This record gives sequence, structure tokens and C-alpha cells, in this order.
Amino acid sequence: MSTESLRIVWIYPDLLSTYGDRGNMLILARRAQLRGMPVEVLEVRSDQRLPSTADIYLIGGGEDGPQALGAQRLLADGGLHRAVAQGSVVFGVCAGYQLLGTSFFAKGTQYRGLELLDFSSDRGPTRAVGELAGDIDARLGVPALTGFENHGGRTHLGPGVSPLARVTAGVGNDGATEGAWRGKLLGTYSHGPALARNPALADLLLRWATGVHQLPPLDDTWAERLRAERRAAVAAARA
Ligand SMILES: NC(=O)CC[C@H](N)C(=O)O
Repeated sequence: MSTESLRIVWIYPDLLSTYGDRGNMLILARRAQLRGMPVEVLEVRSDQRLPSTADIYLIGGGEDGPQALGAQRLLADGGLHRAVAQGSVVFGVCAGYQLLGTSFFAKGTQYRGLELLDFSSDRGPTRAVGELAGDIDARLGVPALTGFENHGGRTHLGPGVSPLARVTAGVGNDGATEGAWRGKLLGTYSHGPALARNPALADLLLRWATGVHQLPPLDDTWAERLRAERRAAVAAARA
């Protein structure tokens, strides 16, 4: 951790925050506080400089226009690249995931991404809308992914990244894999919000940020109920 407290930055809430993505910040802060960690949360708007010394950076989803603008601002700012070079954790959702790669499409135009992860995104034949589920890379030690997706993009992974999950319901990157990760950078198409629906993923980010490998367990009764309810909804939609 960079300072006494865990510093979480939410990047551009004015541009990138859909389908409950703000909940990711609330969940991370809460799960850290319940473990006795002091937390500082900073919301950085797109007209502000991005600090490069935070521990965790969150980027949410967005419409094509705000996504393109967000990527351009982040490239011009350079703060996120400096933070990544210093070992910060980054968690990107949907548009915030796509813009971590080399390129993406928005409103029919190809835009340069931040080139922090080895993948590119183009457009799919249809919009992917609905429940998204998958089995997460066993190396991450996190149970099955559950989320909600709504995107027109498809993402093609290069050899420099690993898929976050193998899809069991929905589309994710391309109908086979979902999300991507390398080092302490992780992206997903899951909204819902992703970290409320996948508390183990929130704890993975906290472990990466703090270097603490064993976090005290929390009472996840309500999260488990939500996960079971969503799993049942996916099964019912299939029946
Ligand atoms: N929900 C989102 O963030 C959408 C991302 C992107 N604009 C797409 O449609 O693929």
C-alpha cells in the first residue's frame, strides 16, 4: 500500500459509470474497512488530473461517446500509466475494460486504447445483453463469475493476457472467454455491480493492493443469496 490508508480512485464517474458500477467502489471500501483498513476514496472527474499514487483504480462502463472521450483523456493525462508502472491495481468494467486494450470501436470509429493489456475490441453481430456467467481462471482462486452484460463490442485476447473466465452463460469477450487479466490489471464485461455479485473478486483486488494473502473472512450471507438467485435465474432462462 502506498500510504497508511488504502487509496481507491474512481476514474471519471462523469463519463464512465453504468448499471451500478459505482457499487464496485462502495464494496471495495466497505470490505477493506471491515478488515480494519483505513480507506480514502477519490472520485476524479474527466476535467481533473489523475493522481498516480493510489492503490486501486476503478473504471466503469459507458456509452460509446463517453468511452472514446475517456480514453483520450486518460492517454493525454498519463497518470494511470504511471500508476500501473508503480504496481497499482486496475479494475475495468465493460467500456472501462475495452479501453485498457490496444484499440476499440465507438460509433463506427476505431480508437486507440491505453495499451495496458494485450487485447483489442471490435463490434459483434448483435448487442450482448443479459446475464453473464463463467468459471474463473483457477489461478485466481475465485468462485464462478456472475454478472450482467450490455455491450456491442467483442474482445480478442492476445498472448500477453489470460482470460478472466470461460463463459458458461452469455457472451463476454466472444462467447467463449470473458474478461482478461495480467499482473494486477483485470477487466470484465460484468456489471451488476460486479464486485457486489462477486465479493471474492473484490477480495482478490484487495489482496493485490495490500500484499496481504489471507484476509479475515466476512459474513457474505447476502452476497451468497444474491449469487444463488442469479444462478437460478440463468438456469430458469435455459429451461
Ligand atoms: N456497457 C458498456 O460499457 C458498453 C461498452 C461499449 N460502448 C460497447 O457497447 O461495447
